Amino acid sequence: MVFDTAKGSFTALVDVNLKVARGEVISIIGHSGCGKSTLLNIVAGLTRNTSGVLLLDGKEIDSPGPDRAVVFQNHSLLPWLSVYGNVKLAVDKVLSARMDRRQRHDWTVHNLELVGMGHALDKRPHEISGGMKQRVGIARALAMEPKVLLMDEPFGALDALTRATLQDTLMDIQAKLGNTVIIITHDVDEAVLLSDRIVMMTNGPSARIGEICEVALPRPRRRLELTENPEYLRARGAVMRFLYERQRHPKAA
Ligand SMILES: Nc1ncnc2c1ncn2[C@@H]1O[C@H](COP(=O)(O)OP(=O)(O)OP(=O)(O)O)[C@@H](O)[C@H]1O
Repeated sequence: MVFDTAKGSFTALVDVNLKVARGEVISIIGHSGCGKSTLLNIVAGLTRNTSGVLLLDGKEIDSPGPDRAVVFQNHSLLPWLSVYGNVKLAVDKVLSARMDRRQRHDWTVHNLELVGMGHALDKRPHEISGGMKQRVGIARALAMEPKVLLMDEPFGALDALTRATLQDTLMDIQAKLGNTVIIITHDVDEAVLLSDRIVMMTNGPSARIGEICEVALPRPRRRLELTENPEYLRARGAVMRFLYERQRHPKAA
């Protein structure tokens, strides 16, 4: 991925080669500015890659589509619509051909219940907490039945306790639905807890995939049981060493 900038061309990513299996949870971790969001935006079709190719189920993807839903760090809910309205809008847009009005209503409510927001259907975004807004964003993404759920630091703006609850919600939903998830995070524990594999990016410019760490922990994963689990500690140590030894922050280096 090369960007044209006022100061000339800027190579953000090189040689990114990654296969994600259906139902796999992948996290992407790396220091600030290494190109995580750029990579996710390319997969989402929001940024057009300057070379290389992306395949989803064997078909090339080069523009946004309902097969890839994105959850951003700062919720992107429409403030004038209710919780219900925000999800319904997406459901109407994507599923009208397949579902009648009643089914779309039921599907909207179902997805909000799935994330624990069934009690707040009529609330507006300003009336609910940050964690609740992220829940609605996740419901909206899930309701579109994407092949891949793309999450750009979805819990980054939340306090630690709310973040933990939402991580658990995501794991429960993923266990139920088998979603394929690509999640960007800065949080090593979050990466180990959630992922089947952790993709570690080298520092930019010209960032690439430095290492990939497999997390061989059985599911369901319970955070309290993991704190002294040898595999948890191994994976955590591997990511920490990558980030703070081999890829020290550019400023520190
Ligand atoms: N549209 C653009 N034009 C020029 N350069 C860009 C553009 N978008 C991103 N970049 C550059 O590409 C690099 C990667 O940016 P990106 O936002 O993907 O990093 P990141 O790893 O997601 O960072 P953070 O963790 O801080 O969110 C940065 O140096 C950034 O300045």
